[in-house]
Amino acid sequence: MVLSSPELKPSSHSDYIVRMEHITRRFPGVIANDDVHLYVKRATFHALIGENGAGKSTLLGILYGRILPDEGRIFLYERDVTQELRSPADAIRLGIGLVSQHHALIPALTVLENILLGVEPILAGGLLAPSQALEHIQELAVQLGLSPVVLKQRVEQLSLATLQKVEILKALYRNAKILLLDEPTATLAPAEVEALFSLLHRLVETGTTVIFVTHKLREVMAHSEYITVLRRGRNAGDFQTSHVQPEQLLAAMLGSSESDIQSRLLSGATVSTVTTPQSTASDSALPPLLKLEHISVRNDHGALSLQDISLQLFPAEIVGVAGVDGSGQKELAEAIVGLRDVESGRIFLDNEEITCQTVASRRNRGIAYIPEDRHQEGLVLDFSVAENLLLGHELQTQWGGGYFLNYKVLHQQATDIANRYDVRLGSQGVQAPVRTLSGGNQQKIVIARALESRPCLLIAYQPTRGLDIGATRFVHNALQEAASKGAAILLFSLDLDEILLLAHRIVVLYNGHIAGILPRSDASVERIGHLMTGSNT
Ligand SMILES: Nc1ncnc2c1ncn2[C@@H]1O[C@H](COP(=O)(O)OP(=O)(O)OP(=O)(O)O)[C@@H](O)[C@H]1O
Repeated sequence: MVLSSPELKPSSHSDYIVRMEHITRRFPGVIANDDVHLYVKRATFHALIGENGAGKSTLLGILYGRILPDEGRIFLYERDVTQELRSPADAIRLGIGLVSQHHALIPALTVLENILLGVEPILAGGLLAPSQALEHIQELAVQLGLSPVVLKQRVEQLSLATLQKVEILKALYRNAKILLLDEPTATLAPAEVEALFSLLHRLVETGTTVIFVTHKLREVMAHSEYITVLRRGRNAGDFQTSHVQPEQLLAAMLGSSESDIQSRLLSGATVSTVTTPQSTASDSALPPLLKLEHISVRNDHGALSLQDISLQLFPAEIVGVAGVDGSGQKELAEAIVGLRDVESGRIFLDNEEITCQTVASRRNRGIAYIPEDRHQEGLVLDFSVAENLLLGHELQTQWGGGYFLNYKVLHQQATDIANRYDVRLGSQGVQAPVRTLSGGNQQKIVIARALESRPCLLIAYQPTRGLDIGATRFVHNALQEAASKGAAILLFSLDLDEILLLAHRIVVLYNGHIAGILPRSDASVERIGHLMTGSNT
């Protein structure tokens, strides 16, 4: 059921804990939110969905006081708080907590220190007196399924799944009654996703209101009660989940007619147009492109987190790497691209040893990298879109080469690439700083740069994280096309469906070891799942 205009207008405002009305927010050349509304009922699970760049993060940012609206009013519990909500500190005071995609915890501090940061209880003598606070935090930790031991650990030692819980704990400790989550499951493995949702459901049962942004319709259908769809900065529908079909949501998000979407769904196109991978060069007599011989790698804390890995990758082959987050995936990817030294073992590319080569020389030999953290490793946020597309490839002759860049050619080519990858740009075009792009569009820049360098070997770390359905399909096709032209691809993903869709072979990591290598024909979610958890059946 679409709660279209008449029904949407609440008969009694008291139904709604959050009421955002006529919200408009402009950025140079873009209207991120154009006369948008958001109505959220108390103690419900509310999904906010839409394509990359639709305006979701902006709307959450406004509700969290991080972004000020140009126009519009915000009501919490029927009270107009528009003038009070001018910063995240105001939002916290008003009972709103945010769990963002890029967690905002300080790595070198313990979990407890992070939670108390800014709200430290002070003793008369000026000393911190966390004992009472500690009791309360411990209680919350237990409710969230966090071991009390975690409180004393440093944030940098924790997995992303645990960090999510810590962020939630931090918000609850600050008395958040309205919890905003921006793509909370993007970095979680399937079992962790289920655990997070059952935790959120428990919170909703006890009166917390959850508003979450996601690109995964399956999650929306399984967990939300209400859905607001944005499309290109405007409202595109409000739905009650029990009365809507995924096809209707897709139609609202993409703006196509429902029948068109239906037929695309039926033809399987919305999942992906790629065909199930079967045999590859690994079955033939071709020499391997990448050869890892008994490599062991240390993690950031000096522990051996990857041990004795031997693996071959053949041209035109996509090999998926599955594993619970933190099983050694990051170390493996970084060792191959040269960002991390190997402790022992050797790496060969095309029969030449590259174990000690620099990142740049490996890149020049045709290794491209789509890193996990696009903010830290993938982009220079204050550089323009065009400059970011060029990063690492400054010497390519079509852009002038050498010391002097031909900006006219660069901008032309960057515009062409941005169009092909459907990067949504504002009026500044490719000269806009990358910082001003939506998260999904930033990710498209990282992918475009890697694929446009025509690599012989692509290390793709969660390449579709944060991408909408259309962009995900596009990237899947692009990876398959690159492989069909001869590139070898090592695809790290927490999404087993994605791995099963694309990979010819699947390597499962468990605790820094290879727990198994399965040809696609022998692989299933269950088999991979068993290997991921160390049960070798
Ligand atoms: N600080 C900014 N400066 C300029 N433009 C911005 C800024 N923040 C967002 N925008 C623009 O506003 C639009 C909406 O962006 P927003 O991040 O809200 O989208 P989104 O729906 O969250 O997308 P995604 O799913 O990719 O994260 C985009 O066109 C984006 O480029």
